[in-house]
Amino acid sequence: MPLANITRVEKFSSCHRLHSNNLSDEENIKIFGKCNNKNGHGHNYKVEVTVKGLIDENTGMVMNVSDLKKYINVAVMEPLDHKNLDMDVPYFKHHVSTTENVAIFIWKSLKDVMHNPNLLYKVKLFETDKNIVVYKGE
Ligand SMILES: Nc1nc2c(c(=O)[nH]1)N=C([C@H](O)[C@H](O)COP(=O)(O)OP(=O)(O)OP(=O)(O)O)CN2
Ligand SMILES: [Zn+2]
Repeated sequence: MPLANITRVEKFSSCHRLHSNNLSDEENIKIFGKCNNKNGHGHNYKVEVTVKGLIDENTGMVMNVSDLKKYINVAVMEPLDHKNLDMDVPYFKHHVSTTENVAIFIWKSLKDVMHNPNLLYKVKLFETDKNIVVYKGE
């Protein structure tokens, strides 16, 4: 049976502040600069979620896109859209809300909700048009 990838794209808006509790205020400002602004700033994120698997002979699908859409709604949109990442999402109480860590959060959340988590292949997260992170669970 042939293998194929399917990618579903969604967009969400969140605000955050890059700040590490493990660093002094001076170190935070030095490392994160304007992104350490104490009142935060916002992004219109775009996420591409890719699943990879065998095309089922009977359905012609790797995964029903309707199911993938539901997984992304639960794992990404509900926890992150129109949220303050640092204040509203418990994971970011202990992880700096960089694009790298947001991508890992999305990966873990999807793994938790998918019926066949082994199909998850790649999370590609655009913080801006210019700042892009790929996470594949490694
Ligand atoms: N490794 C990382 N570095 C930075 C991250 C990150 O998530 N991982 N994030 C930021 C900030 O969140 C910041 O908001 C990035 O915005 P900015 O630099 O303004 O974005 P652009 O590069 O798209 O805008 P320019 O105006 O072109 O600079 C910083 N670093
Ligand atoms: Zn930012």
